[in-house]
Amino acid sequence: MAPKIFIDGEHGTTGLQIRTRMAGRRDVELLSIPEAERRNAAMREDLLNSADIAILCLPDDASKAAVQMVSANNNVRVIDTSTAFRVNPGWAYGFAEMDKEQAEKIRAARFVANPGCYPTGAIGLIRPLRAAGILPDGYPVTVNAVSGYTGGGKQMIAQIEDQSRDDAITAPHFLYGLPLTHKHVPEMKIHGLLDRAPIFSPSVGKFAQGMIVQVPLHLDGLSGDATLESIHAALTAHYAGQDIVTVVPLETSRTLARIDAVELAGKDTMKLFVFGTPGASQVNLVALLDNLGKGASGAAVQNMDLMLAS
Ligand SMILES: NC(=O)C1=CN([C@@H]2O[C@H](COP(=O)(O)OP(=O)(O)OC[C@H]3O[C@@H](n4cnc5c(N)ncnc54)[C@H](OP(=O)(O)O)[C@@H]3O)[C@@H](O)[C@H]2O)C=CC1
Ligand SMILES: CC(=O)N[C@@H](CCC(=O)OP(=O)(O)O)C(=O)O
Repeated sequence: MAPKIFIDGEHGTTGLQIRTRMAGRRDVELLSIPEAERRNAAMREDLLNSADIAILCLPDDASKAAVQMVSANNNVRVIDTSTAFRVNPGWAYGFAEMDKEQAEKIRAARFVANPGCYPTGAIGLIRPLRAAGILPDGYPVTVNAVSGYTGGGKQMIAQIEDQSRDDAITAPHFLYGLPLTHKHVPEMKIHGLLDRAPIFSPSVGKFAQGMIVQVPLHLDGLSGDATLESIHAALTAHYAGQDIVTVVPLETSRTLARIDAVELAGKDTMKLFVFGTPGASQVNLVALLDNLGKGASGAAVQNMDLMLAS
């Protein structure tokens, strides 16, 4: 019998994209709730408890309530796409490429926390350098990023796409998270293996899907005699053997005049770059992804497939 999957929040931005990715799959049975009943708690509880894997695409509080609904039912495994459980040690962090053992941890887990979109880029760049001893304790890491506006869910999509609304957003590109307390900071710190919280400055551009995450570094603040080439080599070695997270060769990055935030829109992969001038004292690490691809829905389907392989 095909495993049953229920996407709680299937009519929202992340849920819809998971559903699209699952369309046509015969190896799973999709349980579905009518859109008009999406907030019907009794119906959701019933569907959640009928699933082999429940994928939660809900706000944090609703995710926590959904997990309560299945907590006594060991037959149900959960992938949560919200921020609610990402730094909870009882949950496997759903970034399969971040360590060699992580895919196996996800495969065996009952509870998997899907990473945040910005943290996927930031952790993807930072963690290998911490693991290799290149980024020392105390280094003041900064993370600057731009996301497509679908990252703000149905609410922000409406504010940008319907300019007749009273609360329409007219800016073509805006900074937010100005108090520097964005909800993704703890996740970046813990899974980035950092001892000091990064300064995180997110922004949104007037494009639907896509994301650039930048981590600029001063080489004289790194351990040993780190160079642009040695940082690139460490990232390349870390991501060898799979094709979801790739490190762009230095010869290729050198030929690029600009990075397009929407280049990977619609794709579930992530590209990492190391920019700078050989022999100079600074580098800029860049991650390119789709906020709804490897940053959310694509990663959720990848995690589901790992869990189904157990
Ligand atoms: N968008 C993105 O790029 C990313 C999103 N995420 C995370 O995914 C989760 C979903 O976000 P997103 O899809 O963007 O949000 P949306 O607002 O687009 O969708 C959320 C869905 O959940 C429903 N919902 C809200 N509250 C409840 C409730 N109490 N019970 C049942 N259903 C409810 C909403 O219904 P209604 O229409 O009635 O409000 C809506 O259908 C969030 O936790 C978000 O942080 C993670 C990474 C990236
Ligand atoms: C553009 C935008 O608003 N992005 C969201 C992050 C995307 C999201 O909601 O995902 P997480 O579950 O990973 O938090 C934000 O900054 O809150």
